[in-house]
Amino acid sequence: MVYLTRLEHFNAAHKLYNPNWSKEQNDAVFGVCANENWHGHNFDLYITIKGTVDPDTGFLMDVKKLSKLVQEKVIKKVDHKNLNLDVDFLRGKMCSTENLAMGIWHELAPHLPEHVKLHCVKLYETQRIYVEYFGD
Ligand SMILES: Nc1nc2c(c(=O)[nH]1)N=C([C@H](O)[C@H](O)COP(=O)(O)OP(=O)(O)OP(=O)(O)O)CN2
Repeated sequence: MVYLTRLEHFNAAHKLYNPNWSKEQNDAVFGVCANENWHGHNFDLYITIKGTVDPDTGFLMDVKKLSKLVQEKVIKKVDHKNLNLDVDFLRGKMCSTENLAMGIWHELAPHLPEHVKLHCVKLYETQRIYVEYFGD
């Protein structure tokens, strides 16, 4: 088994806001990330796939093709977008890094070639905050 990782990048705006709560409760739980405080992040997205190497190419998968797939299925949907308002796979969910990483997994996994499995979605929201998701 070999693991291959591709780093992609996007930036997006969001706020942490639960519409079922009062302004005060949102403030208390989410602090500066809540209510009218829209803000942006430069996200780094590490996509790791796993499988066996094709002896003819030496590749698990051509990483340029992996990058194109991630661009098409994920980056196009989130880059320069408002995560709370614009992204279909986050609709009705809180725009946390956890939910974003899980959403990205479900957007991408069904589109990988059959011989390749998604191993990890690692998403940095800031240099100091990241989430790793390994599937259900
Ligand atoms: N479990 C989670 N906790 C928090 C999340 C999250 O997605 N999951 N997100 C946030 C905010 O989005 C917040 O904007 C994080 O950014 P920031 O405060 O800039 O983060 P840093 O800790 O890296 O920056 P400092 O300058 O060190 O505070 C909050 N919590």
